[in-house]
Amino acid sequence: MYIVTAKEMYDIDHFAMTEIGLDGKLLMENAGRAVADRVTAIVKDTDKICVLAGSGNNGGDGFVIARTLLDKGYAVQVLQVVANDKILGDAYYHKRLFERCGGIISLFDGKCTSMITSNNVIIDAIIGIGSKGILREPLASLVHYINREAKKVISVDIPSGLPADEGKGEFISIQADYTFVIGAPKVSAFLNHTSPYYGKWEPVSIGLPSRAFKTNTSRFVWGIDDVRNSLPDRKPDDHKGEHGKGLVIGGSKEMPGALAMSLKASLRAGAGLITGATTEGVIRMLSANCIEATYKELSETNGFLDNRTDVSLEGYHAVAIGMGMGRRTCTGDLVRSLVHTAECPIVIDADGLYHIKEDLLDIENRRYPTVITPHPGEMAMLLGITVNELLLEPFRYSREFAIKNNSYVVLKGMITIITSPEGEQVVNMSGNPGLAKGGSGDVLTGIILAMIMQGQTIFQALCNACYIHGRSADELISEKHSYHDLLASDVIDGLAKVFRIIS
Ligand SMILES: NC(=O)C1=CN([C@@H]2O[C@H](COP(=O)(O)OP(=O)(O)OC[C@H]3O[C@@H](n4cnc5c(N)ncnc54)[C@H](OP(=O)(O)O)[C@@H]3O)[C@@H](O)[C@H]2O)[C@@H](O)CC1
Ligand SMILES: Nc1ncnc2c1ncn2[C@@H]1O[C@H](COP(=O)(O)OP(=O)(O)O)[C@@H](O)[C@H]1O
Ligand SMILES: [K+]
Repeated sequence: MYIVTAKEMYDIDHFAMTEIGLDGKLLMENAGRAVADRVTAIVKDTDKICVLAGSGNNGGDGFVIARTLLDKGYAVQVLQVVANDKILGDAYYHKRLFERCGGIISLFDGKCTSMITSNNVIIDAIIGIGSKGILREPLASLVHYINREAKKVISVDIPSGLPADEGKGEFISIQADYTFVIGAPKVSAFLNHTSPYYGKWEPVSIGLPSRAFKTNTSRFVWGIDDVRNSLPDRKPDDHKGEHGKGLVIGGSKEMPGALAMSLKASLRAGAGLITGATTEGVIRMLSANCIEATYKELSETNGFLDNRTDVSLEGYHAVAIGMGMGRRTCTGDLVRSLVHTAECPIVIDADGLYHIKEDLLDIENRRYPTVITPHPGEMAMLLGITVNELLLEPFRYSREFAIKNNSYVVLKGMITIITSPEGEQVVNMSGNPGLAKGGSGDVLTGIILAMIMQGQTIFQALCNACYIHGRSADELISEKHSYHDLLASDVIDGLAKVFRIIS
């Protein structure tokens, strides 16, 4: 499933019409019919439906929806929210078809009308991706009224007034219960501050060719089919060396468990051999608990790793660093020296990110892949901006950082955005609020480390790891756990089921 900006969607429409020859009226017919089909699945036969139609093509979709529902026998009427002379082109054509089929159109008189309250379903086709700036009057008041009074609101393509793109914090928008997005979801469906306005959303297909999407966008949602297509099988004659020897560096006297989570998760996710490199005290605590891992003792100052041991990375296929190591200066020296010398992929997480903040040039200059896995607080710290600024434009900030610093960025959150150094972006939607707990990120880092060593591309490895991590939490919630009680260690146990589902 592709994710588009408003401009990309217009380019895709344009491509479909000019390069392929699809007619705009036909696309509008397809859009309206596809939405009407979905609407019939969520309304009752006895529901009274009011379609609000605006001036652009979104309003045009509204006329097709109204005609299709009328033909199916629903009690439906249209409230046209703009003057007659504003309905032009393809939208006018479909308005005429609706009228000729016996459809009734009322004109919005600027007052908040009883049609909003006397119908139990409102279909919002006021404005789509053509929305510019903040909604003007009288539509702004109408939208406030709908949000207050309407019983069930179904938006067409996007809740009216909501920006399609990132970077816009001020708007007046319909609060939808459902949104049927046309062709592909828009970027705002994936942002913390705009996604709630969509209610439940799903895409409807209107016959736009996949070539049109491939040519015009490089952003998409990673799904189970993508995992199945890219995750290498384990062969009958495999030996452990073929699944990678990974090193996990982290832990301190204050946070020993973080390392344990990463080690266990990495082993459960298929790593061949995993070594935990940490302080003597942490090894003592973990070794009986995580017996499949091997351990390497590093030097320490008062229970925190320092840079006095000469850590050899020879023979390791990938390294993960940072979890539970704390923010002491002596530990930072260790991180920076390993980032500088590691001749293999390195995954930097948690406090490791804090230590590299001032040395991003070292990351940029690395000849081997670098992966950073920040949550929004860590990403904002690396960028020197606030979390609010970041979350307003997470796609842009991730992309700029990844390209500038020649690194893979896994920006974690309710949805996770994975960006390659070339700027390709994928969204992972698996996972749930049960993961909003200490340790979830350490588990993800362990899975990432394992995936990187399994023979996929680094980008595929990151996408697969995020999907599998979130899916484990989703499976656990659907079975025996709740958002409240789910623990990071449960997510490790849940991997067994996810791998069975995938294979
Ligand atoms: N082939 C295709 O293209 C297909 C497109 N499809 C559909 O078309 C939709 C995009 O259509 P679109 O480009 O016509 O824009 P749309 O969202 O209807 O709004 C434009 C109108 O809004 C108005 N307006 C804007 N800002 C405003 C404000 N702040 N406050 C008040 N009014 C404001 C603006 O008025 P103006 O400012 O010009 O006076 C203009 O008249 C898309 O979301 C999808 O549903 C599908 O049918 C599939 C095929
Ligand atoms: N509400 C949520 N929905 C989906 N995934 C979530 C949610 N909250 C957190 N996660 C996931 O849980 C993990 C948390 O990582 P992080 O914040 O680094 O945790 P920690 O540092 O405590 O280990 C990330 O993979 C994130 O995407
Ligand atoms: K709309």
